[in-house]
Amino acid sequence: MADKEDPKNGKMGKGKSKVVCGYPLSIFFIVVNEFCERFSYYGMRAVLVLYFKYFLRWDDDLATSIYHTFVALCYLTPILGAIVADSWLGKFKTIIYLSIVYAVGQVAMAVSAIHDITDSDRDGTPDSMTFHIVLSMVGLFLIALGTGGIKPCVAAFGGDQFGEHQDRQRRTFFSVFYLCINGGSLLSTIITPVLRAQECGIYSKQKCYSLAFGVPAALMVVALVVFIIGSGMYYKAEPQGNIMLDVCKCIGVSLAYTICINTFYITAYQQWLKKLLIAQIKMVLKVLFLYIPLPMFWTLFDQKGSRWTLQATTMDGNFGALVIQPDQMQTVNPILILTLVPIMDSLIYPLIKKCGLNFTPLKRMTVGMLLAAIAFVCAALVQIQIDVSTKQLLHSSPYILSGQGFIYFKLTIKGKANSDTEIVENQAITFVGFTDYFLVYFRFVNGMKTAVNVSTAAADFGLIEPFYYSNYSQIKNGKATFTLRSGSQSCEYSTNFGFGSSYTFFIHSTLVFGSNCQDSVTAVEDIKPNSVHMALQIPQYFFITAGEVMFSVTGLEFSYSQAPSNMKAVLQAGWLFTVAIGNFIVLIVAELAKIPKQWAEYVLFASLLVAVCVIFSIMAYFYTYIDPTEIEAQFKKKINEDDEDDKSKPGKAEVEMVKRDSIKCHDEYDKATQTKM
Ligand SMILES: CC(C)C[C@H](NC(=O)[C@@H](N)Cc1ccccc1)C(=O)O
Repeated sequence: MADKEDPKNGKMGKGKSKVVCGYPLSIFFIVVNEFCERFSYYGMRAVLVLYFKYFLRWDDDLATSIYHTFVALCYLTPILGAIVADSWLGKFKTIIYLSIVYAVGQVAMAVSAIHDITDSDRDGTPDSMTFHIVLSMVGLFLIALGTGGIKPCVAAFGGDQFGEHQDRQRRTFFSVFYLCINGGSLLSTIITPVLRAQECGIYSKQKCYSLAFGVPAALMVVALVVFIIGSGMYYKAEPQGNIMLDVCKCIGVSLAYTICINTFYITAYQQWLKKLLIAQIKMVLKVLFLYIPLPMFWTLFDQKGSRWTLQATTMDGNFGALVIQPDQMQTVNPILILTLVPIMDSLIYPLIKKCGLNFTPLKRMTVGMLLAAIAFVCAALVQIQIDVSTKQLLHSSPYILSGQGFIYFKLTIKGKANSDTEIVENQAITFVGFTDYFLVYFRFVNGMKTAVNVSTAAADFGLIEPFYYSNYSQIKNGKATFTLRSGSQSCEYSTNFGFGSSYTFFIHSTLVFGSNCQDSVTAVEDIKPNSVHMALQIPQYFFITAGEVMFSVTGLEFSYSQAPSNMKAVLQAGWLFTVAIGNFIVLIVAELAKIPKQWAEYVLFASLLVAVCVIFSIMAYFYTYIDPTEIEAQFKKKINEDDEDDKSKPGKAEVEMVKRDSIKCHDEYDKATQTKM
């Protein structure tokens, strides 16, 4: 496809877009669209599990399964979007239509989270949960269809805006595109949890999930509007037909041959297919073959959201002025992306080039895999640190308490208190999965002959009978002041709760109300506070993100540049399919390999990726980079020459006629096969 750039002033790019600093202006609308769309997607995803758990009242297992199924679906639907774009609607129309589907899905999610809709008795809880569940599932399905469907099209459509000789600009575009993904996701993962924490409602005030879903819905509408505004400037490649469908057509025509077409036309059609189609199929298959080992990278990469977040729940998130939630650690990834992509593009890669090294895309991807493996080794080292500190805790843990002369007490400790814990009958604290990192557990044992009431400024924990103990209660970590009261007399006891800690407070029989009761209460650590700091996770985040920059940003561009013109979106979908497979591997390995030691599981994943990386580097060594546009042009030229040389073969016009006839023939073939059925 010829570039429409004006050779004199260079003001026009491909399509009708103006050129600014060597870049078509049209890509501005595409990157803004991507920013808003990723804000919408990641913003909604950030609060989804909590919506399942606290609004729809699902248990952890159901919430987690539906969440992962949704994410996997989002990376499977790109295939659908790509086929529609490449073979039928074209990328532009596919993006518009599927964005509408996407926005409708987001709105459905926002509406499904309005509790007042079905709260006829106005008690603050929805009366018909079925309505909310059905609407949210429909919403999620539409979102998966929309976000996945447009994903391969937007990236490929952006790439289409560049001319044949704008390789450098196109590479920069893919980097900027990636920056926008991460800028949008970073902002939304910070903002939507804040929106969710607000209280809203008409009849009763509840956590505002409708706002947390409503803002991403609005951003999706903005994404669509921005994309439409740029409409007049885009270069819109016509859908050229999808190779897969063409191959099927080819078989169909061969079968229909006996019914409706003469030998001359079939021979010409086969000539056309043999040369152009088979060359294109070869290009695609070569790249797809190379993709086989890639899911392993995503298997490690996507554990940031699961294993690494769980690891963070056993760590200390106190950063002085800032207290970080375990799931907030994930924002380190987009923050590092925003820093590392410009550094790599403007410093590291040019420096490597200056040293005379040819750092090809496949070499970059190999290094990216190795960096991800290093990240998992770091995660294993951090895990060993955590395990050592937990071991110390188990040895020093007060399983049997005496000493006060009046009570014997036994505790069974099974997990960290900063996790979503279950207090079972034998007073064990059992780990279930984290919900609120800021909450810690405590209870009081009353050694006095009178009943004692325990309260704080915010809550009353009730009356504890003489020589009895209270149930565990939750309180925010940090400093807490308890008021102990007996009749009209009271005193205050202050203490500090570290992250993940749990305490039993023994009220001495010698306590005198009205005086300082600080010395008359003994605090015993049931569970020690987390002692390994969350900052220790930063190296693993650094390596996985550096790996992502080398692997994912490069892979995105590689998938575009190595695809034949009629398979750009399909190869993008193939690339995203590796993400879906990677996610399935996480689910399978988590189920099958029940490795008791978490650090050993991290080492296993790192070793697997190194092994896969060796295989990939061998495959990459034998891969020859191609320029599909040049091959296609040369090939078409050759066909024309052959046709002119050999008068027995059909000319250009005849080939066109063959194509038309083959379509007619398809209809005949369809009719024939339908009547048979
Ligand atoms: C997995 C996708 C192919 C790539 C891309 N994702 C990212 O760029 C992530 N770094 C974004 C992110 C943001 C917040 C928390 C974790 C990850 C995408 O979404 O297109």
